[in-house]
Amino acid sequence: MGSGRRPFSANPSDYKLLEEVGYGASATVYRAIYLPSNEILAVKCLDLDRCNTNLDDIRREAQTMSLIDHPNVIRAYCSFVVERCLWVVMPFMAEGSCLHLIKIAYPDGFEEPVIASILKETLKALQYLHRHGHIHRDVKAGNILLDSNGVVKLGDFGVSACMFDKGDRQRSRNTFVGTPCWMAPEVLQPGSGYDFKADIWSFGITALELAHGHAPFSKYPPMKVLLMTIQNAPPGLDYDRDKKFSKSFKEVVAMCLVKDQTKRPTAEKLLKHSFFKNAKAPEFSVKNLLMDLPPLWDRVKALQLKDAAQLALKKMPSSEEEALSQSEYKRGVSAWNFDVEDLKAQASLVQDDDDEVPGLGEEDESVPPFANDKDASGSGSSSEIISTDKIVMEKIDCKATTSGAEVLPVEFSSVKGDMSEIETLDASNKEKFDRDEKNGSSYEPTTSQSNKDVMPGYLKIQTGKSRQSQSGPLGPMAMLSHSFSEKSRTTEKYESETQPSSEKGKREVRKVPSFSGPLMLPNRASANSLSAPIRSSGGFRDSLDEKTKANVVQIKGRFSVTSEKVDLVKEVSLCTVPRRSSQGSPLRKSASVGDWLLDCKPLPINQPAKEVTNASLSASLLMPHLQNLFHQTSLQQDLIMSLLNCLQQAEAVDAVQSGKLPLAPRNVENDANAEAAAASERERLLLLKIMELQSRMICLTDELTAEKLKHMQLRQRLNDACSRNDDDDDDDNDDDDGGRRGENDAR
Ligand SMILES: Nc1ncnc2c1ncn2[C@@H]1O[C@H](COP(=O)(O)OP(=O)(O)OP(=O)(O)O)[C@@H](O)[C@H]1O
Repeated sequence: MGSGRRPFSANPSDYKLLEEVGYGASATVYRAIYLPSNEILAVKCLDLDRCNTNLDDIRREAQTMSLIDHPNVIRAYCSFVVERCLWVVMPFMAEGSCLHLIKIAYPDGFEEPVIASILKETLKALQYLHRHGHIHRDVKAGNILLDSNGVVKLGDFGVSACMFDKGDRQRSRNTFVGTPCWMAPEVLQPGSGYDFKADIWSFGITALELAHGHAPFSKYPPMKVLLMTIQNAPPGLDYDRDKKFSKSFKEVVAMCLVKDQTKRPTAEKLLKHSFFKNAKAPEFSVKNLLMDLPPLWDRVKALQLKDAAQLALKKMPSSEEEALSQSEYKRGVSAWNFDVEDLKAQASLVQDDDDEVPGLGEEDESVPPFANDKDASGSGSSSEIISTDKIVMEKIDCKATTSGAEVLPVEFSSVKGDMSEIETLDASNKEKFDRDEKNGSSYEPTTSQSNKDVMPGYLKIQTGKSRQSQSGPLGPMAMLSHSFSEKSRTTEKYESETQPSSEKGKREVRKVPSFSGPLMLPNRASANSLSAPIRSSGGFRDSLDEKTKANVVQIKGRFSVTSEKVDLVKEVSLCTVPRRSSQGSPLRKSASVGDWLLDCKPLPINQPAKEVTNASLSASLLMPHLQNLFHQTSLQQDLIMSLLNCLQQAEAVDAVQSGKLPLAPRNVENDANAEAAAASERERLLLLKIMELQSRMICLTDELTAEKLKHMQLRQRLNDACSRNDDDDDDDNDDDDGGRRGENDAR
């Protein structure tokens, strides 16, 4: 690659986008030609509409990314805004990500020498980033990129990292949807705070991903993964199939996957381990992997087709499964404030899904899934499998103690809004960055270090003055705005030259954010497919309408971040619970509302006053019924709450009786199986009952809303009619007055 710090233009027409070589949750990556020098590059097109509103963060991180100067970290040559997208120009990594490679040719993972080489390079990247006070936060095989010479670089740093956990979490309360496979327990735990050691955990998980071809727990639904990460013993290389791996590799993994973050080694320390000391240079080991493979874009296309085929084959869920999934989803929305105790209690309500989770983990996982970890926090006992593919976490107070502490002076209300100017980078800071790196030891990562501390005064943000889609060059970076039509022209031109129209259509379809959800795919090798966000097996996301999609302000790798305003419960009720007319709704009948609802047909505009009076009578009759409906709904809510409480208590008792408390020895588990099965069956029935009640409640709420609307319409019409009546009376009086006046005149 070696383009050094040569400036690249910020003019999109200088770039010709070629094939699509990757896509993530928020971005599509293209191979591209930089026309002025005919150089091959990668252009990552980040959809700003799907990012959170804080453009400052994106820009600052894009700048940081441009300052990166390490052979194992992808740096941005420049970035600029093209209509609704941020284009990030980077070196092209011709072999794509390790995940690509695994999926296309090594479904069971790589050989140990290859793993050692890849991990060593990744570790060097982490050492560099941590030294400069950055947490990558998304270390995984999908973000380890390879070029045809075997060079390994850690990608997806910066622009994407900033979208997660920046700013004031309390203020910008977001909802995350995603899979936590790579996430450290402390990241998943409420309020515990995390630092760069979270990357070391993810690094350990990535080691297992490279060794097995998939991350631990990747076949489980995200909610389950979250629980397992928190409750179970950490995964490792402990099974028969792992016999082929050396003791030192196992040791490295075990060192990284320690739940207590303070006991995890730094990247620097890990690099001194014999496993890495003896690792071969990637030019030798990794290069062998790449022989006889088709070009990256053909691989990506093949993977897309495979994903699409698997999606098409995925069986539609039964209505029961769908209801359960919806219930899980709603419960997640309403109650997942990262309250782990609550989480455990809730998870215990959900039955195992044998179809989804075949057997215990030896074949797939590195720890017995139901073995509780001794140092797991909390005392919940549930290891039941949660039958939904989604995880929704209202992450309110997750503190990133290193880089997430900075609160921007001003937050942008919308990416759609104006953009602030950013001053040119302070060259002295850049020098500092470089100097630190050369000195090597000048920076020791500490948990209290913030980005602000590390890179003071990089940029000055002027929020008062704004400029639509336009900002000046940024030192090595340049962020300019261009009409998206230019980008379209460039892309389309190429497409029309090279691709049949059906291809373009396919691309359009695939760009729907939730197209290929890893856990939706039946094939484990497809899990985490191209880092796309998760979709529900219950088709939840499928059924979200355009409005919902518009509400998804950010889908980022493991997370979809939706704005707080999204009323997910409502979305569920509107989109996924089959809507029935108030007349024909069996749910309505069973909800004991009776048949009191009036058949309020819309009234014609010029309704005679008499009919309007009848309608107004109906409206006045409606009020008590509405109150009744309210009452019914709240009663049912109470009922559901008490049922949930009962279940939680029963679960706690069961846990104690069956010895599934976290500190209980692992072998007690088998003895308790029969008892647990009975309890599980009882819970399943109760859960179904709750499900039914919740569905009824949703219907009732819908009906109530509809009735309220009708009531308002009736009142409006009544008012109109009344005012019309008054006008008529006035006219009559005027006529009478005129007549009388005429008579008087005649007299
Ligand atoms: N410089 C590059 N050269 C070649 N391929 C790349 C490059 N950068 C990214 N890719 C490919 O594109 C995919 C998506 O890129 P990236 O991970 O940056 O997007 P994202 O939206 O941030 O994804 P994620 O969902 O993982 O966060 C990568 O997994 C990789 O396969």
